[in-house]
Amino acid sequence: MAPSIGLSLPRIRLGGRDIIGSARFDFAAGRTTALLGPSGVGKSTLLRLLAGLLPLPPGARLDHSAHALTAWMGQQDLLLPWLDLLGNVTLGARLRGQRPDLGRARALIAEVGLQGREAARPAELSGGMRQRAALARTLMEDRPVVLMDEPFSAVDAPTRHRLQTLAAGLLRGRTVVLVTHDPLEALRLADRVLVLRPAAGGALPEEHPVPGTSTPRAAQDPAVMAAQATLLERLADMA
Ligand SMILES: Nc1ncnc2c1ncn2[C@@H]1O[C@H](COP(=O)(O)OP(=O)(O)OP(=O)(O)O)[C@@H](O)[C@H]1O
Repeated sequence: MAPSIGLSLPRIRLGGRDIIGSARFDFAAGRTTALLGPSGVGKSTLLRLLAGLLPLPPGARLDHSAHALTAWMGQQDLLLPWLDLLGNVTLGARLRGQRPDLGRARALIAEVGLQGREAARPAELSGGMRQRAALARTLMEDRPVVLMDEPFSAVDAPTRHRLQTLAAGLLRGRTVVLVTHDPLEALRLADRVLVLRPAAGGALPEEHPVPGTSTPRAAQDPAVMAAQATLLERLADMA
């Protein structure tokens, strides 16, 4: 069962600037939340705090002690250059001293469209292929909490669309926080859209409605297109 996550933050200051304001963030169990906001507003900082990759400042409280339940997918693919694709996708199990499930690894590699490239090293793959490999590795971990920082930013538009559809299916039932610059990506995948809005004293969360409950939503759905236009306008106002 996927856990919920709650984070109470005091004002976060970095480099002498107020980045995130004093706020409470709740991420419901088994739901996908997209986190948007202008560049530099503090989205990755918030995600790193949730992941335990940044130490919590005094006065902060994270109601989610289970970092062992968390899979992380960042902007960089973090593939190990000396391992082939299959070795990279099964790295987590190997590091834990477990026998990797090669059947599942091969199936995930096929699902992300990299069948036949199992023996390729990262240097032999394109940026988009490496990002797909990183998605397969993240899903291989089969964790109930998945934190993703612009996971599809490096791939071309058709591949991104396909990976979003794939990810929506494979991430269903997990507690997912997805940082993205792309309002359409947020609206296709997320049960909830949260915008970090710049403010004096640090950015604050702003809820945005999503059309309907079932994901992935169709990009051509008029309700999705209208919500995308609204979100784009809101983000442009903040930039
Ligand atoms: N360790 C640090 N020391 C000082 N400043 C930092 C540190 N980490 C982040 N910052 C600053 O905090 C702000 C928020 O950074 P963050 O990466 O969280 O933004 P973001 O919303 O994810 O941006 P982007 O969309 O461009 O990736 C930026 O102004 C950044 O320069």
